[in-house]
Amino acid sequence: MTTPATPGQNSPVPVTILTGFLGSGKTTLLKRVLGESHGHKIAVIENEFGEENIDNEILVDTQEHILQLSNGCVCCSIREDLRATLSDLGERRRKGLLDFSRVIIETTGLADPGPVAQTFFMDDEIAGQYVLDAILTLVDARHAPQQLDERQEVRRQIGFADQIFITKADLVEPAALHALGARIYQMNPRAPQRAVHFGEVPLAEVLDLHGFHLDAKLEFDPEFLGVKDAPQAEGHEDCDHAHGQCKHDHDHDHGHDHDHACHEDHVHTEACHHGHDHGHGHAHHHHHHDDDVKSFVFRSDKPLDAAKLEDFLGGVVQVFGPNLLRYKGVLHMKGTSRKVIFQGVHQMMGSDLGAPWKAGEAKTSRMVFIGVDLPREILLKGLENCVAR
Ligand SMILES: Nc1nc2c(ncn2[C@@H]2O[C@H](COP(=O)(O)OP(=O)(O)OP(=O)(O)O)[C@@H](O)[C@H]2O)c(=O)[nH]1
Repeated sequence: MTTPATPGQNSPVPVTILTGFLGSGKTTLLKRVLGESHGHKIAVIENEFGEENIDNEILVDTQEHILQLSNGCVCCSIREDLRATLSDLGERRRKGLLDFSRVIIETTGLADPGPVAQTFFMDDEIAGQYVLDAILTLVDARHAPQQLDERQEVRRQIGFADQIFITKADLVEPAALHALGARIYQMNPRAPQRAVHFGEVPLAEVLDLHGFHLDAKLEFDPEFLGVKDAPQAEGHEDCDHAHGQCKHDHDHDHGHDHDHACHEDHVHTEACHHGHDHGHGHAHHHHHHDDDVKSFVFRSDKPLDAAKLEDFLGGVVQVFGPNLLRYKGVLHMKGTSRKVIFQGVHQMMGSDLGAPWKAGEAKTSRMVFIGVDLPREILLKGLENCVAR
C-alpha cells in the first residue's frame, strides 16, 4: 500500500458525497471501503432517514469517526445541520482533538444531493475548510429500471453524479445491465460508470476523483459531444414536472446571487477521471425511455463575451436553478489567452482560469448542462447571443 497523500492542516479537506436510492448498496460500499487498510483518516457523516440508525451499527467496528445528522429530510434541515457538523468537525481538527483528512457523507436514499453539494459553495467558512471532491451515485441494477420510471430522486441522483456505481449487477442479465447503462448514459453522459459487486471497488475510484474541481482537466467523451445532434437530447413532451413543482427540489435560496466562492487554489490537472468510459461505450441505440433528466451541449468556435455570458447565466440560474442539476464547461472568452473553466450546481456557479490555450489548439467553448425540463432551445439561443461582437 502506498501512503496516501494527506492534505495539510490548512489545506481544504476533500469531501465525497455518496448517494443512491434506498437499498442501492451505499452502506455496503462504505463498509467495504472503510474496512480496507487504506491509511486515510476519514470522517463519515451519516444522514439517515427514519428512526433506526442501523448503519451506525453496521459501521461501528471501523476506526473512523462517524457522525450522525439529525433525522429528517435531507433537503430542508440538512444545510444547517450539515454546516454545523462540518464547522464543528473543522474546529476539533484545528484544536488537534480529531484527526481526519477526508470526509465522506452518506446521504439518505431519498435525498436530492443538490443541497448537500451546495453547502460547499455557499458558506465561506465551509468553503475555506472543505472542498467537494465528487458526488458518487449508486444505482441498483435490479431495481433501477422501475425506480427510474417512478422516482424523481433517482433520476436526479443520476443527474448530479460525477461517478456512477452500478450495484447488484449479479442479479440481472447482461442485456438488462447494458440497457440500464445506456439509459443512465443518456441522462448523464459525463459520469463514468462502473459495476460494483458488494461494494468491491478500489479506493482510488472513490476518493480524489476531482469531479468538482474547477481547474481539473475537463474531457468530454467525443461520443458525448455527438449527443448534441442526436434526437434523444431534444423534446420534453413527456416530462411531467412543471417548474417549481418538484417535490424534492427544496431549493430555498432563490434570490441569492450566484456566488463565486469556489476555491482558486486547486492544483489538480491530470488526474481527472472524467470522460473515460469504463466499458460502457454505448452506441445510442437504447431510446426506449424518455427520462426527464436530460443533458445537452453548447459549442462555439467564436470567443464569448464575459459580461454578456455572466448576465445570461446569472438569469438562467435564477430562473432554472432548481432544475439545473449540474453544468460544467471550458470556455474561450474574448480578452484572455487562458481557458475559462466554469461549473455549478443549481444556483451556485463558479468560474476559474485554466491553462492557456495551446498553440494550434482549436479554441472551442464547450458547456454541458444536465437538468430537468430545461428549455434547451432557449438556452442554446441565449448562449449564441453571448458571442463577442
Ligand atoms: N446481490 C447483491 N446485493 C447487494 C450488492 N450490494 C449490496 N447488496 C445488498 O443490498 C442490500 C442493501 O444494501 P445497503 O448497503 O444496506 O444499501 P443502502 O443504500 O445503504 O440502503 P439504505 O440505507 O436503505 O439507503 C443489502 O442486503 C446488501 O447486502 C450487490 O452487488 N449484489
